[in-house]
Amino acid sequence: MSEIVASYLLHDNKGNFHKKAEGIALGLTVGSWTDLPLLDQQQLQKHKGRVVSVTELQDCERVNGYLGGEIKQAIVKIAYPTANFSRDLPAILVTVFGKLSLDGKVKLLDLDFPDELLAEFPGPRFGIEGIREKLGVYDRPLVMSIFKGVIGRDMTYLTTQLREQALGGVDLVKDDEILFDSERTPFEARVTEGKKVLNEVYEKTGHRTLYAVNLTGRTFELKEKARKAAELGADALLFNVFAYGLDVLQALREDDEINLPIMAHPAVSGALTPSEFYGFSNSLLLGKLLRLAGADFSLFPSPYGSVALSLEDTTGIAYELTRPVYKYKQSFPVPSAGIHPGMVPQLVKDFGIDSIINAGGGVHGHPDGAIGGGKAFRAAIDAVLSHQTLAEKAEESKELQKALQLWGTVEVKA
Ligand SMILES: CCCC(=O)/C(O)=C/OP(=O)(O)O
Ligand SMILES: [Mg+2]
Repeated sequence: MSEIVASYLLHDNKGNFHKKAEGIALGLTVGSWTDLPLLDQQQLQKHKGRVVSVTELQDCERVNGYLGGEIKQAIVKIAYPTANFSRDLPAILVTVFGKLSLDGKVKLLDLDFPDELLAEFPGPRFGIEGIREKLGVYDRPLVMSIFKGVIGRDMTYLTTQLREQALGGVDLVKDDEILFDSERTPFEARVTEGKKVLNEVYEKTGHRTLYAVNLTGRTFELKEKARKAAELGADALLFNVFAYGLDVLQALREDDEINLPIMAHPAVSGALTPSEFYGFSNSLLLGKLLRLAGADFSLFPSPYGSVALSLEDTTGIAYELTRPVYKYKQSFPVPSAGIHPGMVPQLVKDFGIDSIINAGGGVHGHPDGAIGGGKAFRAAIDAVLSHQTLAEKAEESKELQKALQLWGTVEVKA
């Protein structure tokens, strides 16, 4: 009997975790057990949830202080028969964390899928390898920049900003997640005009930049819009997954008429992950589940910028995006938010070559504008790869020098 195993962080002021775990295993499956007639028990055995393990944690004064009293914590693993649910993420999430998510201090830390269930999910269509092939760049972290201040502007403003970002040498440009379809910068125009600009830059410089256009609008219009974008020659789609749902991401990924890289933005996920006592772990939500549903890129707050996540959380996300799982391609980890060139050595140390360094303000805020900002990031990456310090490299790159003067250098922690 195949099972999906959920790992939870549970809390209880008396530490009755075995009883609590059994209650969850039954409550989220067959409901009750001991008072069932033997025949019912035999019939329902294949649907009964099972407590796999209960590991009580050391008392933690910080947690007790925070919660205002003596509280016990335990990591509890519970197995749910895959016979209980249809092979889709909504059914799985409701099974393992539907009603339970409403039941006080419970955090869903991980889900361990059996291979026969993983086979039902697509994983990334392009993955790290496919994105690198589209760019012809294999030996360094990629750099992505973000449109800024485009809301309310027109296509001339947008295409000018796109050109400058590409001339700065960034590998990708993404719409800001808050740029929605509008008369001034319509979705289809952003695709066609953007393509024109990036082809011009390629002809002029030989540098290829991909543009991830934000796919927005009502859920049941998304597929048609995405197919149209593909028809118009879009490079990639940015998608606010958690405003829609993981299953919508999967539907876009599985549509062969779309056939575009999908960049998952973490917007709204902050309503689901930050608490250490409730919600989802970041590694599960922004790592494992986004990859399984088909994201080629997963953006997440880095440990160093604005809205920062912990190093443990971010390396956990990157691990789930890239570790060998089933037949899935790897998804690109994209540390983001408040990033500037002085952070590049630390980011490369944390996330390695197969990552994308993503910046909006850290590009556009450069004294020489987006062109200078992009060049500063590329110089910083070159420095890391050639084992130079940023200060040494700044002697060769005035753009990097200006960036370091403005934002400083994040000293690499051992
Ligand atoms: C976590 C996503 C980051 C993002 O969407 C964004 O716009 C970042 O902008 P900056 O913080 O780099 O200016
Ligand atoms: Mg943004």
